[in-house]
Amino acid sequence: MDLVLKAENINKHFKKPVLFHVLKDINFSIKKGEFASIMGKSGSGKSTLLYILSTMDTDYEGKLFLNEELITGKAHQELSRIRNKHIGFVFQFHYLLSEFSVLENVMLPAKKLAEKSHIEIEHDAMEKLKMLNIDHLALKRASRISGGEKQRVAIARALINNPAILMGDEPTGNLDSYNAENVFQIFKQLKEEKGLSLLVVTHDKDFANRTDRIIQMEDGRIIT
Ligand SMILES: Nc1ncnc2c1ncn2[C@@H]1O[C@H](COP(=O)(O)OP(=O)(O)OP(=O)(O)O)[C@@H](O)[C@H]1O
Repeated sequence: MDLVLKAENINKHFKKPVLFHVLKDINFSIKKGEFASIMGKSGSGKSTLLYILSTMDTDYEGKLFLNEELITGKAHQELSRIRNKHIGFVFQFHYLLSEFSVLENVMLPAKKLAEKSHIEIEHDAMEKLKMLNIDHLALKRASRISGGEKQRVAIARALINNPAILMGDEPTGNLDSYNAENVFQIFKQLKEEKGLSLLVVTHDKDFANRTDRIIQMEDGRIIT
């Protein structure tokens, strides 16, 4: 079976202000080409889980596998490289560098990876912008484009290194319904046309109902 992501007995405790068992025996996996959403009440542990799955948080018990390789326990530098190469992440807020152009923003993660020449990276970035219908914005400053356009640039940036999985923490949370639908359609297209795996935390029922699977969280556990 082609598993892109697998979580095995993940537990997490916050130690302050008081000891708090925030994630309890989390077990699940995401297959290649699967588009899954995580839903649950505020405080149920969705973001905490996503930050562990995306390797940004390493303070947990249990095992995490990416492309069937054990990720847990890897050194910081290697983890950072694995994350940059294999995991794309889209946040509620776009976190673009406002003084940089759209094109430069999209190129940044590939420059950090340093596997390709400047020309190749520029070409790849233009391809991603074309795919998202925002290539005409390439030379604009990131601060001078609309909110919906910024989120599409953030998606292009998340895709620049051709990750195995794209994760999102409320990626449509800041958008109006038109732009939220646009982001959903982009995700669906990435799954259908590129076989990309997607895992998205969302409060939007309409969004979640149209994904392949809803992972429902309650009080730090997965209940479905
Ligand atoms: N750094 C921290 N220290 C202590 N407790 C924390 C910390 N971060 C989060 N929590 C607590 O852990 C629980 C889970 O938080 P988390 O942000 O994962 O929930 P969530 O389901 O994503 O909520 P929301 O939908 O509101 O974003 C909450 O009770 C929260 O208060």
